[in-house]
Amino acid sequence: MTSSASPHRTALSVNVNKVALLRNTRHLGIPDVLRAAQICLEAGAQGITVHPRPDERHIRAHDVHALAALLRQWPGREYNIEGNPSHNLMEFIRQVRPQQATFVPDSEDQFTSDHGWSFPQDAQKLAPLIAECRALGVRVSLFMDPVPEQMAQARAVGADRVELYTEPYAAAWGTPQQGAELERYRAAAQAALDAGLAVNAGHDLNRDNLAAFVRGVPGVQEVSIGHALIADALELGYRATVQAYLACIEAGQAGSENS
Ligand SMILES: CC(=O)[C@@H](O)[C@H](O)COP(=O)(O)O
Ligand SMILES: NCC(=O)COP(=O)(O)O
Repeated sequence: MTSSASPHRTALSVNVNKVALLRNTRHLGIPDVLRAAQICLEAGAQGITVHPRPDERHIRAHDVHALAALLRQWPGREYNIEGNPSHNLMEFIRQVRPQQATFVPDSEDQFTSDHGWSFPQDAQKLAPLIAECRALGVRVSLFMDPVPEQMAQARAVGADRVELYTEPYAAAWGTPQQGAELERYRAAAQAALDAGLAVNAGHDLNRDNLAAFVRGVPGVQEVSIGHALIADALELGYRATVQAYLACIEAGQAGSENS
């Protein structure tokens, strides 16, 4: 059976890793991660994402807690903490209980995330960790490559959502492969919806490729965007940048509603 996406708005969760990366090159506390998150929320972002890597190259433990305190002042906005639950993620989840934990299969020194979980290989280790998060009231999203056959297995292991890893889509943007790549994500998202999962997406989404993604991929509940958005903010400022990304989502959503 093919289920169709229910009407929804795609939420924008701003990943502030790269604000912390710049801050960490001095001992002055600037740029301020909390201030960045606060302005992004004021500008309309529906959530904040962090990926506190074990080497603390950008987000540090104190950031995770300070952002949790900030998000508590913004009811209805979402805190999404990403990471490998076999490394440092679960301690943060137990202490902070964010709205969402995104499990990512990165190594401790991963340059950046570049692949999703694989089933059935990863099922046994993930199942109890997903169950623990859900018992804590934390939704779990699994970072996944856009492979339709994997989606039912992600659901079977207990996940609420999948986050489709969008770097291949972003890399194909503007090339002859663009349409075929978008079709891979469309099929994976539809398989996820059919399996009873909600769909998130992220990695290298930007102001050029975002609207077409939201338009072409059914049921995207949330996009988490960091690298390109913070780079844009260096030129435009956080507020104008968040508003520009929200406009891209709006444009994509309008296109999908009309099609
Ligand atoms: C999980 C994911 O998609 C990544 O994009 C990640 O959050 C980015 O990490 P870095 O900012 O360390 O590259
Ligand atoms: N989950 C993806 C994310 O948070 C941000 O990825 P990127 O925009 O920094 O590539």
